[in-house]
Amino acid sequence: MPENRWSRRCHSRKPRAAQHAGPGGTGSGPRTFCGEYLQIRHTRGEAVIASRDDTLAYIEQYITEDDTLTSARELGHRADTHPVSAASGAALRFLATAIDARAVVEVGTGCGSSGIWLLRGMRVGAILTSVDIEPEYQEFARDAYQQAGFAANRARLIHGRALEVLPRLTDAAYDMVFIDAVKTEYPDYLHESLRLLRRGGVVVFNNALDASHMTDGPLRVSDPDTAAIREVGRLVREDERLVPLLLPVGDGLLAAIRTG
Ligand SMILES: C[S@@+](CC[C@H](N)C(=O)[O-])C[C@H]1O[C@@H](n2cnc3c(N)ncnc32)[C@H](O)[C@@H]1O
Repeated sequence: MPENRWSRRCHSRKPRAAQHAGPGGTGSGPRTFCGEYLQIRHTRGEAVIASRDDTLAYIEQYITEDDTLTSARELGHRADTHPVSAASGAALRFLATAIDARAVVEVGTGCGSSGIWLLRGMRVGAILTSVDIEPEYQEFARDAYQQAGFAANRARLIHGRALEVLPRLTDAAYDMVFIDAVKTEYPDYLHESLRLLRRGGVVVFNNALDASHMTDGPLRVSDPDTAAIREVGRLVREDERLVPLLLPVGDGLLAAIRTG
């Protein structure tokens, strides 16, 4: 590939639904994720997507949500529960699949988006234990899991405050813990997660790069959510039992494998 050659691929900051034919979608000809073309620069044989925003937009649209997930997302938006993004969901599904998860704890059920992604990655018959303080959201989530084809016994929905529920769950009995609830409690959730996870298990925090919390630099560090998110980032990075990874999907996923 010649150096600095530019080719034209699909690109638009304003995706046009009618023209959408993403890599996970249908359509003939070259795979595109929107109606226009994206400049891709070829440098020493590598294709480099021109802008960071375009890259992130491409990642979010690389795997598309089906009707069930779209419905759960719409419900979540109406209830203001901030469902996980498609790319974050795909990452959760990927991780659950990679570790062949049999038992997963979720903190923050919402209206079921993240739960569906997790269940789709978990082994057949595996159980999702999901905690939320709002029983109404959990009823929506229960319906969403059913619509996604999961038997009722695949999800154990526990109503309550996470920091009261988590201590009641069994030590080292879980393959994965997904955290998506109160930001100021993130460091406490980490503490509980390390107790709940088996060796080789994975903890994942949502909103690890939440722009509203991270982009203003030290000026905003007095914000309690920002401070807690940064604190959990530090704790995860410095804990010798953990192998950390920060993923720029959605509002950011901070993942770590428990090795000891
Ligand atoms: C960001 S939403 C979760 C979204 C969900 N993971 C999804 O993808 O659809 C956060 C959830 O945490 C719940 N929540 C808030 N405080 C909580 C607490 N102390 N314990 C447990 N859940 C809590 C809220 O009711 C809300 O449903």
